[in-house]
Amino acid sequence: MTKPANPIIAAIDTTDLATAKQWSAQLGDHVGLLKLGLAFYLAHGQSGVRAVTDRPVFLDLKLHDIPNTVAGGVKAVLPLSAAMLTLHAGGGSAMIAAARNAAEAAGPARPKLLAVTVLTSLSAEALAETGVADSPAAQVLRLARMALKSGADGLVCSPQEVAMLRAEIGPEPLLVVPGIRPLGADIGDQARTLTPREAMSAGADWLVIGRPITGAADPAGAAAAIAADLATGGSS
Ligand SMILES: O=C(O)c1cc(=O)[nH]c(=O)n1[C@@H]1O[C@H](COP(=O)(O)O)[C@@H](O)[C@H]1O
Repeated sequence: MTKPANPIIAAIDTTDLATAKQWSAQLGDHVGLLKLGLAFYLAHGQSGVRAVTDRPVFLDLKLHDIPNTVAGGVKAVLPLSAAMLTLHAGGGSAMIAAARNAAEAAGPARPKLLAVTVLTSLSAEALAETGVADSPAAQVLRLARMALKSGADGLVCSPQEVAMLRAEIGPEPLLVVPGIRPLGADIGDQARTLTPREAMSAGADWLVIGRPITGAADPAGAAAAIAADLATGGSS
């Protein structure tokens, strides 16, 4: 896949429809894609997505259930013609294969299926609490290989695993990367972070950025500054 001209995905994390519409209008020209996530979707559903933008969105629902249920979920959102749709790699190979099979019904314009590996909010210690004693990087690689073999088009991982993944899985699979923090930005609930430039240099295709943009006094200015920095090879 060719690299996007603007690799920033703005995470529209709000349940307020007016705020989502406002961010969409402000950010549309400064980012490559808008992401609508679980909170917004639970509050406003498909009509809400359509009200926010008429462009294809990244629908971040992180589906995770038995294969039949996930396939039903994928089918249910196909009318939105989303560009990307997430599901948890931890749901296993049969679940991912069922999702891919369901998505195929939309033809070549189907949403790209992105398998979320290890959430960027999990530290090594938090991952160990879930019963995984391996490092986040080892677990990300294990899930990545399984997900790609099962029909995922790409992966969601932290910026700290991007270089390792690129070396292991090659240039083709999409790497969509949250946990992005410009220098000096609040880390918040994220655990495995890097700067926009570090993530792109490591081999990310897309950067998912929420609060550093939407929490800024001037969201459009914040997005434009990150995009300009990436385009000119700055240091943040
Ligand atoms: O699938 C995602 O987009 C995702 C996966 C992950 O491991 N970590 C993660 O933060 N995200 C999403 O990326 C966005 C990050 O937002 P900020 O932390 O505000 O930049 C949120 O919408 C999260 O739901």
